[in-house]
Parts: sequence; structure tokens; C-alpha cells
Amino acid sequence: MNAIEANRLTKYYGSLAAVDQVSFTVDEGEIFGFLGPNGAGKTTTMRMLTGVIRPDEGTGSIMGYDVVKENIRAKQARGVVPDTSNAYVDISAWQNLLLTGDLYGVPRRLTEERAEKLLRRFGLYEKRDQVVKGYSKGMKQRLILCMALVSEPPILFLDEPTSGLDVESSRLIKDIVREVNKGGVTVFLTTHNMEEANQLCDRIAIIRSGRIVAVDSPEKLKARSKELQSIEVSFDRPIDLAGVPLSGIAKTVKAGDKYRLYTGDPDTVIKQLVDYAESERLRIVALSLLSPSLEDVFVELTKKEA
Ligand SMILES: Nc1ncnc2c1ncn2[C@@H]1O[C@H](COP(=O)(O)OP(=O)(O)OP(=O)(O)O)[C@@H](O)[C@H]1O
Repeated sequence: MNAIEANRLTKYYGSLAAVDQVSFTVDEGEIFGFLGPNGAGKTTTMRMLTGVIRPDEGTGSIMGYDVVKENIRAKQARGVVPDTSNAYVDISAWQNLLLTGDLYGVPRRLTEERAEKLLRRFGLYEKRDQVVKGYSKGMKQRLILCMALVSEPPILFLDEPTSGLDVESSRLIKDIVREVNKGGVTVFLTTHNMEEANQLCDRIAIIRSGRIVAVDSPEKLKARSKELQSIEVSFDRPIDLAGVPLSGIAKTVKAGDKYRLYTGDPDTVIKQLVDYAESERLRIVALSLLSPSLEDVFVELTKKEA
């Protein structure tokens, strides 16, 4: 059984198809990333899968439960960290967790046990009785993650979980996502942070203007774009490499004192660079072959057609 299934999910806002026939499946135990630029439709997709809004077309399911027709069962199977805080700010972290436990029908003693464990793991236990209003952004985000986990759901949804957080909170959240995943929880997360997707995800769906343009593992996505290999080179004195006729180059980019040459044929380009340096009596200070970063692939795939 798939942990998550989206089948031609579609949502319109007026005439805009914010999400347009989006289909994918997430296996149990996977960390699945939904990566796309601002306004691509990530949050809208997640809201349909988490029962906040209804799809106009298509279906979604969580552990086999239809997100519309069997919403209660689907809800029991997922914990959600939404894009805006769902914690009550006038009560304490502890009270927020008890409320969430009640909402999911978890027996009170079990909620208390889990709440204590979670708050300790998230470094919030000492502050558990403080009202949430006084929490920093990072503390609030950690609390929201605790709330999403208190029902011990098999699936965890996170919308931009580390966006705008300090390095420490962000790292803690990533560590915990990995940890709960090791414990068997399937994770679906949206992000526009390529490095985060690269570090965390088993597979990534790239979404652009409401449509999925690729679904694959980070490494396979990188391998797909061989022509996005590049050579970084710098010489001992400044030269205008863009004016030098080198063959086999798709694009030349100057970055600081270095040049980055994109090519599908690094061998030929490196030989030409060496010849050029010799004829001009230049010393090559640095030369490296870079495989495409996820960012390169992302930029390529999310480029709007002219
Ligand atoms: N409630 C709404 N009413 C009208 N338009 C909306 C609404 N919610 C989203 N949109 C539009 O739908 C498109 C997709 O938005 P969505 O929030 O899903 O994108 P996103 O990928 O999550 O982007 P971001 O990273 O900026 O949150 C955007 O063009 C957005 O302006």
C-alpha cells in the first residue's frame, strides 16, 4: 500500500489552476520532498492532502483513506506541521500538547508520557509551562512539530519546516525528521530549499506552475542533467574568457575571479583550456570539474518556457 497517493489533484483559484493534475505516490517509510519556487502550488497540494481544502478534481489518500470521503480516518493517520502556526499562544506548550492529544483521542496518561518525552527531545521541557506567546520562532516551530507527533501518526506532513529559522532550530528539526523516519514514519515535506531536499529526501517531486515536472531521487535528478556539468577555472591574471573561442560550451558564467563553463564534454574543454593557458603564458590556479548541483537541475526544470 502507498502511504500517500495523489491522483490528478487539481485546485483552481478563479481561472488559475494553482495545482493542475498532480499525481504521485509516496511509499511507506520514505521521506518525500515537494520542491518548487514561490507560488508553484506546494502549500495548496499539501492543504488538499491534509484536509484543509477540498480538491476541485482528482483524489488523494493517506494510508489508503480518501482525504475527502474518509477524512476522519485520514486525519488519524497524519500529523501536520502547517505553514502558519497552529499553536494557541495564550496557553502553555504543555497545555497545547494535551489539547492536541485530546483532539486525536489519545488517552490522557499516554499523551502526558509522550509530551514529556517530546518536549525533552526538543529542548522545550524546562519551558513547558510558559505561555507560547513568549516563545521564539524556533521554539514555536519545535512545539508545532511536537504537536504533530504526539498522536504518533504513521505519516508526517511538514510545510517549509525550517523556513526562517535559526541554524540551531533548523538543524534540530532536520535531525528529528530523520529520527522519526528511522522509526518508520513516512514524511512528506515541502521546501524551496534545495540543500534541505538534497540532505533529507529519498525522492523529490519538482513542481512548477501547478504541475509536476520531475519525480526522482536527488542523485538521479542530478544524473539526468549531464549537460549541466561544469568546469570551474581560474588563472593567475584576469582574462576575458567569454571572448575566447572554445568549443563544446553551453554557457560561460563569471563568478568572482573564476569562470564556470557548462559543458556536456568536459574532456575537450579541459584540453582547450590547457592549450589556451600555454599559448597565453597563463598559469591555471584552479581547475575543477563539478557535477550538477540539485540547484542547477532545479533551475533548469523550473525555467519558464518563453
Ligand atoms: N486562497 C487563495 N486564493 C487565491 N489564490 C491563491 C490562494 N492560495 C494560493 N493561491 C495562489 O495559488 C498559487 C499556488 O500557491 P501555493 O501557496 O500553493 O504555492 P507555494 O508553492 O506553496 O508557494 P510558497 O512557497 O510561496 O508558499 C499561487 O499563485 C497563489 O497565489
